[in-house]
Amino acid sequence: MTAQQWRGVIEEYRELLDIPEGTPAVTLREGGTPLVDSGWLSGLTGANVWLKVEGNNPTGSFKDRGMTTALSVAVHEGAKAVVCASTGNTSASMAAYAAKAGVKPLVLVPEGKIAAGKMAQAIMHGGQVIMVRGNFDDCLRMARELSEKYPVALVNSVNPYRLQGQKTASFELVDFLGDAPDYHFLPVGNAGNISAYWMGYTEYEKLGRSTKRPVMRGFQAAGSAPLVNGAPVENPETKATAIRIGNPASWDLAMNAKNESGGSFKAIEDEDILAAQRLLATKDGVFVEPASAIGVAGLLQAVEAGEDFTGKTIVITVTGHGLKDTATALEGFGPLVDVVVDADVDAAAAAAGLV
Ligand SMILES: Cc1ncc(COP(=O)(O)O)c(C=O)c1O
Ligand SMILES: N[C@@H](CCOP(=O)(O)O)C(=O)O
Repeated sequence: MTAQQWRGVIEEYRELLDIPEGTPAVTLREGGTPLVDSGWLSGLTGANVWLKVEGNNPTGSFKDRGMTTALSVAVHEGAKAVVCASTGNTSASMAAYAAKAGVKPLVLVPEGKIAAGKMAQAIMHGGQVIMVRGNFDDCLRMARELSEKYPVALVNSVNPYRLQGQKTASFELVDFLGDAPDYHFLPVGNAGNISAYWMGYTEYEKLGRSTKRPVMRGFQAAGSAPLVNGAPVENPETKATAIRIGNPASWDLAMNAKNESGGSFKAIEDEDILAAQRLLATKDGVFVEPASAIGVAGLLQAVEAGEDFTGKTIVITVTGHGLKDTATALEGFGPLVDVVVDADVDAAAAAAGLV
């Protein structure tokens, strides 16, 4: 199938989506993202390890799957403006789909905590960006209240149509693999995505399109790990700004996914997240933003702890593109990207260690 033939998640899966009948799709042809085999992780674990590369979506993250459904329904129901709280990706996605639909995007973000690439996306797509002296959880509270008091539709993942779109990632990977994987590893922030995956797996199993559901393993940054701690975190901190969230909106749904699947939530230190980000980039050729590498860090941690995955199938969702946050990616490099030589081939060869 060529990219042109992929119609976006609404038209590809419409009969499986709980959205009002006949809703016209506001689409940028999201979804249909690659499942890339990871040779080194498969070698290391003895499992078949696949990366679901969600950075290949139109705005560079998985949010587009849910934004097509949320925006389509909002516009169908007459919305002229949409609002979200965001750590970056939701705002980038919402602004793009709002531009496509011709409605006004209003974005609330924690001041100084959004990666530059994501901010550029929101601004370029015409988003009205409001910086809040507070964290994501404060922004979400404000976005909820705005949508209650003013004529603006809330499109964070508390909007049920977001999860409808996002569950299609499960459908795609089961369609590709022929069955559900044994394990699914992914980052958890506001907890909509793990909830959506679980919904998708559950529905596909009921329809007889898979024989099982995976064990769901969710990962949070150590400084922002409410689901691991079992209590909200008042001042969440992490370099993985996408998941700098202290009080996930889909707490109960995510807990249910963990419990029903026999899964877990684990915390990962920032340095291990950033190390996994580099490994993905150098060994798989897949450049993801920091938060997106946490599932790989989680798998490495499990292997180190002696877990045996031999013969299993593991899917790791890598949620967003690395180009969104180049500043964090390059932080640790220093002089490596600083080699300057005269316009002389031998000088370049010497600098490259070829002689
Ligand atoms: C790149 C990235 N990965 C993971 C997540 C976590 O997803 P969720 O909020 O659905 O748990 C987010 C947003 O929170 C994100 O932007
Ligand atoms: N990481 C998210 C946080 C908001 O999540 P949502 O899925 O509830 O919109 C972001 O990119 O803003």
